[in-house]
Order: sequence, then C-alpha cells, then structure tokens
Amino acid sequence: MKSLKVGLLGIGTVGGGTYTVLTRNAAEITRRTGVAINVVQVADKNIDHAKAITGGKVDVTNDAFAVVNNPDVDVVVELIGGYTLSKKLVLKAIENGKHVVTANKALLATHGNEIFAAAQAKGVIVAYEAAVAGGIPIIKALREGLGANKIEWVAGIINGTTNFILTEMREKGLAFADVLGEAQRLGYAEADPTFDVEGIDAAHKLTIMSAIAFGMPMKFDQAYTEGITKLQQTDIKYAEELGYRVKLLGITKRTEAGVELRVHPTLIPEKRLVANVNGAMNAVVVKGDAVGPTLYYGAGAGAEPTASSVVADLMDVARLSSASVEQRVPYLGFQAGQLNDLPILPISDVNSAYYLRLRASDKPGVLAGVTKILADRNISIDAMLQKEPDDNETEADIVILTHITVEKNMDAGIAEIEALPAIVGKVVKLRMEELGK
Ligand SMILES: NC(=O)c1ccc[n+]([C@@H]2O[C@H](COP(=O)([O-])OP(=O)(O)OC[C@H]3O[C@@H](n4cnc5c(N)ncnc54)[C@H](O)[C@@H]3O)[C@@H](O)[C@H]2O)c1
Ligand SMILES: N[C@@H](CCO)C(=O)O
Ligand code: NA
Repeated sequence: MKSLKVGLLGIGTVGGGTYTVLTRNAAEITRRTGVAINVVQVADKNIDHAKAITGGKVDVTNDAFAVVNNPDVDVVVELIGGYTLSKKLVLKAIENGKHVVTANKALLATHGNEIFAAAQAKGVIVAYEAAVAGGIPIIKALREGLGANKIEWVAGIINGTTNFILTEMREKGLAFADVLGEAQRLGYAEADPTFDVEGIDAAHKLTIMSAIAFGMPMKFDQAYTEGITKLQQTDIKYAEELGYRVKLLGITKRTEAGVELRVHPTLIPEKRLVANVNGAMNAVVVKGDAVGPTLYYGAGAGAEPTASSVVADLMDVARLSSASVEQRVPYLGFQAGQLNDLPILPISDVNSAYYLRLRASDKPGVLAGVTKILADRNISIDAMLQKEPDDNETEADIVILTHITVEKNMDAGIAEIEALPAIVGKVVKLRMEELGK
C-alpha cells in the first residue's frame, strides 16, 4: 500500500489533536484514501510532552529544522504558530520539495503571497483548511463547492475565543477577564490572546477568505480591525432590548468602489441563525450570485475539531501529491496569474447601519436637536430607545438605530451631536448588519 510520511512541527493543542485523530481513525482514513498516513517524526521544544503523547512510537526531536530537512518526510505539518520561525520552516520545507499543511492563519495572512509563490514554483501543495474557522470546511466550500459563483460577500463569526467570551458575558453576566482565562484553559485562545480579543485573529482569517472569495492577493495590512475589549455590557443589553445580538463579525464584501475588509463588534438581528451561534462555535455566511446565501456552522477552535481539518488536508495531499500542479485546486482557488489587485475600501467609505448610544441631560428639546442633525445628513432613524434617568440622576441614555449611510457621514454627524451642550461625553457607535440579502 502507498504511504504518506508526515513530519509534525508542534504537538500542542492542535498537533496533539492531529496525532490522536490520525492514529485513532487510521483504518477509516486508509479506507477512504487508499494511503497509509503515518507520522514519522515530531518536533516540539517540549520533548517530554511530545514523547508522552506519541508513547515512544515516533522519532521525537526539539529541532524543527531536523524534520523539515528529513529526506524521509513527504509532508510537513506546521502547528507551532507565530510568523517568524514558522515562515522560515515553511519556506525551507517548500525548498526541500515537501508539501505543507498548516493551521497558521497569522502566517498565511501576512506572508501567504510569498509562500504560495514559492510553492507554485516548486510544485508542492500548501493546504490550510484548519487556518480558517477550525473544523468547518470553509476553504473547501469557497474554493470548490461554490466555484461556479461570483462571490458577493462573506461574513462570519470566525474567532472562537471572543464568541465564547461574548456568550458567557451575555448569558452569565461574567466579567471579561474571567472568561478569557477559561477560553485559554480550554485551548481556544492564541498564544498571545490579544490577537483574539483585538480582532486580529479574525482579521487574519477574513483576509484569507477575501483572497479566495474575490481572487485577489492577501491584504491583511489594509484590514480594518476592532476587537471586543471596549465593548460594554450596557450596549449588549440595549441591543437585546431592540432585538439584536452583538457578535464579533468579519465582513468582506465586493462593491463597485472596492473591497470591504473589516472586523468589528456588530449588531445582528436575533432572528438570524448567526446571531444564535454561541460559545466557541463559528459560523460563516457566504453569498454567491447563483446559490444565494449559504451558511457553514461548526467548532471553530479546539484540539480535535481543528485536527479534523488538518487531517482532511493530509488526505488531500495523499490523493493529490502525484497529480500535476494543473490538476490540483489552486492555492487561492484561482489560477496563478489570475489574481486581481482589487483596492480595499477605507472604513470611512464603508456603508453601514449604526447603533448609537448617547447620554443626554434630561431637558426638553434634546432629542429634537439630535434628530435634526441626523435628518440634515439624510440619516434616517429606524428605531429609538429613550431611557428614564435613574433615581437621583439628571442624565439618561438615548439609543438610536439608523438606516444605512456612509461611515464618514455618520462620524461627522456624531461629532455634531457630541458638540450639543446637552450631550454628555462620547457617543458610542456600533455597526449593524442585516445579513439577509
Ligand atoms: N488552538 C486552536 O483551537 C487552533 C485552531 C486553529 C488554528 N490554530 C493554530 O494552530 C497553531 C498551533 O496552535 P496551538 O493552539 O496548537 O498552540 P500550542 O501552543 O498548543 O502548540 C504549539 C506547540 O508548538 C511547540 N513549539 C513552540 N515553539 C517551538 C519551536 N521553536 N520548536 C518546536 N516546537 C515548538 C510548543 O511546545 C507547543 O507544543 C497556531 O498557528 C494557531 O493559530 C489553533
Ligand atoms: N484562537 C482561535 C483559534 C482558532 O483559530 C480562536 O479562538 O478562534
Ligand atoms: Na476550516
């Protein structure tokens, strides 16, 4: 029987899950591929941990380059993370003519253009299903299943850690810091959890999806990224009163003027399926011109769900390594040389509906002043909440949901509202998405 020899770099959460799934389901995987996929060498700086997991059945080293340079290894699985060492390792593996499987979205979003060019020149596979939305086969769906469509937009909850935090905060009223610790214990968070909570990890994944959806190079440096650290319980509560849930959403959309590429907390109508995706689960909505909206849901993080995608990629390598480069699905789903250098829209040019919360002195005429500013800017109001001041207070919250306008118009309106003498402090602004059409 044919065999595929795997060199594993990093046997932590995802690497451990990958080893377990490959071992436990070996017979099923071989029934499907006709190939025996075996880990022949593991590199991890924590040698004892690597030995404990592999039970002495596999050669273990603390030198990742030993695996990358091992002539016996056909495919290198990079599960160390980061983008400095991992970039060197992946480029060296490619130079050595080895196929690569990685779960590293940070690496691909920042250096993917260079890595894919190197792989193309060498004729090797670089597979990365686990890098976006963990166990959900979204890369396969975008590159293959939806290949007949002109993709119009992609929007998703693509960070398990922040969705877990938002869910626990909403359902249990827990504090942000306590929930983050729990997400770290469960193995969802990045080595540096700032990547999760500031929306950077979601922007990495969105960058990869936008490149595949629209056939363009990775443009992570132009993504607009806003995390959940400034999000307040008050706004989660008011949004609910108005029939919305707040989710950290990644949105990429093709417009006449350019491509939107943005990650931010977003109000979504609670009747949408995506609004009810909770815990570390992820969901991605893809709108194609032929198929309409489609929804993909599943575990976005964690050892075995992510391993499910790593192993599926290994199975693709097992099937396709003997095929010519032309017979394989291109790295970004479009032929090399067919990528368009589409411009990314600055956030000020993006069109959106908005949630505004203002704090106002409880005096007559305040609301009239605010609505006049909005009307003068052609911003229509969709809904409003006016709260009574709490006991002994003279100020109260006003919440306004607007119809769609361009962000720079909204920001100019907000500046005028903040200048009104009766308005106290800054206006809170959150974006809203219907996700329907
Ligand atoms: N955890 C998840 O749910 C998840 C999901 C999807 C993608 N990812 C990605 O998968 C990758 C791995 O994540 P993880 O959660 O498994 O991380 P982890 O920290 O659990 O595992 C990383 C492993 O690499 C080892 N390592 C670190 N530096 C090394 C070096 N120089 N040489 C050899 N070994 C080294 C560590 O000892 C550790 O065992 C990252 O790119 C991450 O973004 C993680
Ligand atoms: N830290 C990531 C892991 C999965 O990519 C998350 O929470 O979604
Ligand atoms: Na995936």
